[in-house]
Amino acid sequence: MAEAMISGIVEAELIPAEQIIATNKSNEERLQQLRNKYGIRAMKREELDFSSVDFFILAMKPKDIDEALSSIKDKVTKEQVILSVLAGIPTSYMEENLNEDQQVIRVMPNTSSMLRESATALSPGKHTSMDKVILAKKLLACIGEVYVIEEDKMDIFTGIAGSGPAYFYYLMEHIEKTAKEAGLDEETARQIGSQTILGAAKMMMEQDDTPADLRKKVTSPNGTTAAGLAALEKHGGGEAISEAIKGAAQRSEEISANLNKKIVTQ
Ligand SMILES: NC(=O)C1=CN([C@@H]2O[C@H](COP(=O)(O)OP(=O)(O)OC[C@H]3O[C@@H](n4cnc5c(N)ncnc54)[C@H](O)[C@@H]3O)[C@@H](O)[C@H]2O)C=CC1
Ligand SMILES: O=C(O)[C@@H]1CCC=N1
Repeated sequence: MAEAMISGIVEAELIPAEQIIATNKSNEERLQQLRNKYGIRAMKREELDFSSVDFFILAMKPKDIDEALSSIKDKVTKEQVILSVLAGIPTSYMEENLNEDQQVIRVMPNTSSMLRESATALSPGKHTSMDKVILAKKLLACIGEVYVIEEDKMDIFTGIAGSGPAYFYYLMEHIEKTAKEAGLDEETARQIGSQTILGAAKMMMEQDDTPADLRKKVTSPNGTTAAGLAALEKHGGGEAISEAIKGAAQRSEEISANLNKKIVTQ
């Protein structure tokens, strides 16, 4: 996820690449790759001059949050902002485990950040100034659209947008499989499927019609779409989509609930 964000931020040219610094736990080879590919600076955590940083973006797995927070706690000041993209980690947890009054922002991007097409949510913590929220929003706008949401909506947002790209990739895998069975080659099927998804997404974004209106316009009485939709419904298509979103949102809630019990496993 961190690389997708780096890619989008560098591409946007809002800040010079050399002002972006990446660190990881110990993988020097990975840091070298990031340096070469994006022209950013990348260094071991021990080499980082904390005082030179305005925004820290935490992008480790949720299970590594405690170690990460304790390793930065005594090095960050109140003026600096800690952004976290970790699923299920509430701002209150970061505040409790950092210094009093620390400015924190919970963020949920998705991997389309790579192409500056993320749908990203942010929720500020209780000590975060409006100036910093505006700055964070500007930074995140480099990777796509940004939505400031109430933190209690972050789990459902994660279910829709953070995890969402995977549902479309899964859909595409099935489109390809079915097309292949009917004799189309995979590459052609991928292009046709992707263009169809892109066209439908643009219609929803650029037309005033609701998705239901748009669906009805495709569906001729007793035609092919009606047959396709009937099969989708018969096989639980609509319910499957709802359950996927709810499943991801519940997992996000579960990560939060397990934090205080210290049993985060992801
Ligand atoms: N993959 C995705 O589509 C999305 C992921 N996220 C969140 O992003 C986070 C990372 O996910 P991935 O990129 O998929 O995982 P990943 O395992 O590929 O990357 C995690 C990185 O964090 C590094 N790391 C661990 N502890 C560290 C520390 N204390 N200091 C510096 N670096 C440290 C690891 O070396 C590793 O490079 C997760 O918390 C996830 O919830 C959020 C939105 C979307
Ligand atoms: O699967 C995950 O937990 C992360 C968070 C959202 C997308 N990927």
